Amino acid sequence: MFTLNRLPPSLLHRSPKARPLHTLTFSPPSCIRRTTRTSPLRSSCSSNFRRHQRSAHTSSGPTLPTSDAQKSTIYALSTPPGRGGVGIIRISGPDALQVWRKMVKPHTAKGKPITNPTPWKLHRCRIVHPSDESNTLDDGLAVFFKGPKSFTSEDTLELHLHSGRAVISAVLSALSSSTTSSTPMTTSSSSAPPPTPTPTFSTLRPAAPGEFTRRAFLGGRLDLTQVEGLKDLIDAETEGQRRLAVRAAEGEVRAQLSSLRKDVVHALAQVEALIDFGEGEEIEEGVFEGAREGVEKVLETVRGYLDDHRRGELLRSGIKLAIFGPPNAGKSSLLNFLAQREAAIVTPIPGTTRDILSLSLDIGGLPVILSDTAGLRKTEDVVEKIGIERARQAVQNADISICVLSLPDILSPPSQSSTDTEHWRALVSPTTFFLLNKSDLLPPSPTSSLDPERLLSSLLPPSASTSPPAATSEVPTIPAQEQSHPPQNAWIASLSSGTGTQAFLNGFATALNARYGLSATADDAGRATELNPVVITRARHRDHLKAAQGHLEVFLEYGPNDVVLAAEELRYAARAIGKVTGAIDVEDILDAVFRDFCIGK
Ligand SMILES: Nc1nc2c(ncn2[C@@H]2O[C@H](COP(=O)(O)OP(=O)(O)OP(=O)(O)O)[C@@H](O)[C@H]2O)c(=O)[nH]1
Ligand SMILES: [Mg+2]
Repeated sequence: MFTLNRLPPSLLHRSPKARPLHTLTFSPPSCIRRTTRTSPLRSSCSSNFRRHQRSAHTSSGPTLPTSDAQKSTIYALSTPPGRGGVGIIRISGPDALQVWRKMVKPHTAKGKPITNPTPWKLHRCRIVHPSDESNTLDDGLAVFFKGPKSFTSEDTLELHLHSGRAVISAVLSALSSSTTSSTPMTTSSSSAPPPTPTPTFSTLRPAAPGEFTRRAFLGGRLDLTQVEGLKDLIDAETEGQRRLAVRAAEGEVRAQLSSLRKDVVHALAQVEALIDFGEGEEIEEGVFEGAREGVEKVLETVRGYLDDHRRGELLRSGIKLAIFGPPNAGKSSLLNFLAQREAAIVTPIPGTTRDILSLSLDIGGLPVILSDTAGLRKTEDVVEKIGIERARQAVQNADISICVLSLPDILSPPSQSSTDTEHWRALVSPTTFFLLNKSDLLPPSPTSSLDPERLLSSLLPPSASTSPPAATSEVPTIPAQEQSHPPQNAWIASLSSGTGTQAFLNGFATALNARYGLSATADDAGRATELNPVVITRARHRDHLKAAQGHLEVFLEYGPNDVVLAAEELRYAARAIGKVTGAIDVEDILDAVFRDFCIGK
């Protein structure tokens, strides 16, 4: 029988920082029937299994060691500096209560000092200097959060002050001066050395960026996905970003990944039981098959998360949208319309735009990085040639594009058309939308009789049809439930007169949300259904989940005779998923995660 000790050294290697996977939480598989008879040999072989059993009752979430930093008390201004109604200074750590006792005094002079504040209750108070109670620094509010029921899981004090530069600065200086010494300086004629001053708050120091949140993570209040969600929530500029961040901060991603990891660990327990006991005598048959089935389900879920059209990442970083088309069609006019200002130069001269002009916009609640490009045509002008090459690259690198065409040009016979179609046609992809512009230049017949899709089908090759895009690994596809009503992706409008522009804007925002948004859609019965849940919002999530996918796939290649190797793949898979949430020791990535936080958060 194999035991883990017989693994090849390469498979036994683990990062020295990684917590051994034996401490993973799992429920013993129900298929295992323990007998009362246990031979001495079995007893030694089953140590792995017993370790799992023990840890099932003790391990819950990250149990990282207490660092020196956690023994100190940190303070910082948690609101933006400058003039404002309220500024909040946060103090977290063992000295928080001491700070309260020294600096928070009842509002009235007659009021009794509150040595033991009622936790989680706002107290109206004077904020005084810790070494001179008569020196009132501000008149405000204070609240004491008793650990572990606080954000950081430590005793935390919040001082709600008037947010004026002088007030904030006075309170911060008072805290800072009390960390070194509160003993007034005296002159002494004796030769004896002066007594070493005792600081009022011995553990107090200014907080580093993101340190309050780091303590919340170390205290088990948040996992890494919630920490990242919190940061994204603070940074959110559009509705889509806010909704994505709230989900992560609330722990939705944590729950999804924890459940996934639990399933992997359950399968691992089954396989390890086989290593310890072997199928047949003490363990029911079909255990390995049971583990396989569990892993297949997990793998399907992981693939679903990975096949998300990069929605989460694009929502965070911005969807790259390139405007392209022939010269003089109205591309820069479209950029100005979307930006609602004269950002780009517009003239009747074909070839006005030479370089890429980019700006960030909120379209339908989604963050979009919009780029105007040079008109595509054959040219001998050196500068224009460079601009056209840049335009091509911008379109190819974009997540989505809008091709602007002049409607009168499309309708005129090829011999009279000023548009050279081959240049822009080469850049049309399944993620291209069309705006047929200058409808005001058509004779006064109802433009509603014109079908933009039909007009385009005569211009575009069949492979670049405007019907819903085919699935490819790179190009986002529209989920099946949306394909029952193909979204519109071509509109007729006049950017000069404004006719049709609102319909274009509404339709385009809807199409954009269908591809990248988090909005609920209705199924055939009219019930609200969510699109695939967005779990991945960062490259690091994708990397770890891809690694997990790889290990799960390798596991499925093994049979019941390779249980040791199979178990090792499951361990790696569980570790990879755990790295996303921080459920294992990931000290090396913590710095990267918390580095971008502001001080006071
Ligand atoms: N009649 C009419 N003219 C328009 C419309 N939209 C834009 N124009 C005009 O068309 C000309 C070209 O517009 P631009 O927005 O500069 O076109 P472009 O595609 O950026 O052109 P290049 O930068 O040269 O590639 C300008 O004179 C615009 O005022 C429209 O809907 N109707
Ligand atoms: Mg232009």
